[in-house]
Amino acid sequence: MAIRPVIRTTEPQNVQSVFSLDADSFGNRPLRYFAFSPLVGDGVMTLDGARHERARALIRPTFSKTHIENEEAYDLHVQKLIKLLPTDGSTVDLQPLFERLDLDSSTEFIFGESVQSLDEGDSLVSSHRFPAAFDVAQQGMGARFRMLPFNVLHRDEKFWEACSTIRQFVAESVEKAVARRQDSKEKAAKSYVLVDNVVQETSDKSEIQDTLMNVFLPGASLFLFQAKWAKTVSQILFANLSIGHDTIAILLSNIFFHLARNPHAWKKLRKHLLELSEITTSSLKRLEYLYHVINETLRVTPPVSNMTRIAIKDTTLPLGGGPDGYSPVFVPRGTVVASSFYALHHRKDIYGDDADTWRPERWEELKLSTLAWKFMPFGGGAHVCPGQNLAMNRVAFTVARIVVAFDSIENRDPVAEFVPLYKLVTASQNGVKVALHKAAVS
Ligand code: HEM
Repeated sequence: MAIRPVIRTTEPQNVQSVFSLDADSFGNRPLRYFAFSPLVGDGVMTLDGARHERARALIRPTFSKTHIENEEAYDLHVQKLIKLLPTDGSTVDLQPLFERLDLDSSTEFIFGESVQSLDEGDSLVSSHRFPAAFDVAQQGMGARFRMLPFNVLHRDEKFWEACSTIRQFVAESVEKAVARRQDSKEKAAKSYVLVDNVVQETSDKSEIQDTLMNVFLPGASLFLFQAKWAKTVSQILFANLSIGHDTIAILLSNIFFHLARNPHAWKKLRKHLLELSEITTSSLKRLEYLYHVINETLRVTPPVSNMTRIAIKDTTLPLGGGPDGYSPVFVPRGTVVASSFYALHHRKDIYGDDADTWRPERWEELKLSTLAWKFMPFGGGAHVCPGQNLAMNRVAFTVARIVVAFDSIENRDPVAEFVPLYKLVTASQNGVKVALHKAAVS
């Protein structure tokens, strides 16, 4: 299919049409399949329509509430991270530490085996074969994506070797899960590990491998390219792919970025947290201010700041046509429609004149139920993020643990404003350089 120029829109009505009401006219597969299939095959990331529904059904049980609240296992990773935080007031960049936390916990959640990168002290280079190969595979997928529509010319032996190393790792994790399945079905069904649940749903090993990689890939695109803002069509398209484990790291980083610049918010949050008798996922649910902080960060600095679809048949968007832009606009087959969630979240007609300001208190007035298609951190429609609850629980839990452990936070970055780094997700280009001051009592 010929790929036509991009239509960009931040109209909630258009967003709803593309992602939900007219979703059958739009797809992901023509944009993604060639670039990603060597690694992920067929799964939620690369399928549309009925086949996508089947792929979603395979992962649904794992993301259900009971499976994702295994906070004891997650807490072990958080405690490792807290041990790595300096207590002498020296400067630390939290962003790479959150990336390691996310990598460790998501590999455990998806494959049943953590790569334990937080055990490696200050070294960012993991000796584990999985992250190293994944890095090479990501570079290759990035190249194949950017080469659209000439990507069939892509040749890179290292890319294929890396894909095979990763698929070998995934195949081994599937074999181990199949062996564990000899345990009773009931026991495995309680497991919060994705692979253990998927082996209950299908015995097709290649389908299981594809399923796992399709959950891992969305967030795993760590350091692919570092342009300030995506400028080309392929950069905009590629930004589509960063939606899984790195997203949690970016959200955590962005929260601490804002807290470091708003000490009153840290103080207020800490006061509420210290009133809790214990930190658990369910006790945190009652702490409204924590969720105001998280939602405001998702609004002002959404980790997934842009999303695209390609029209797979001729269709229309409800707004954007005619002399005043209020009539429908024709969208020929092959047109890419890009929606900037960042721009949508900064619309003054929706969020007020101070829409660019990080102010958690605004959520005392705002209601999520009235913001459908206006607040899109986790997307919407059939491809809405299945990891949304998992992400919110983990982020709330991690923030709570760190804020309780430290009395105060101090910004150590001379640049006050958020400089976006477009690395598939929108992260802070300058990291999150802070000093954390140890609490006398925690
Ligand atoms: C703060 C954290 C997260 C954010 C902001 C986020 C955001 C998103 C967004 C915007 C989409 C929609 C993509 C589209 O419409 O094509 C998405 C999809 C997806 N996310 Fe998340 N995500 C997060 C965490 C996670 C986690 C923790 C996982 C899994 C462990 C995950 C797995 C996925 C998968 C598999 C999809 C593809 C779903 C499909 O196409 O059917 N996400 N995410």
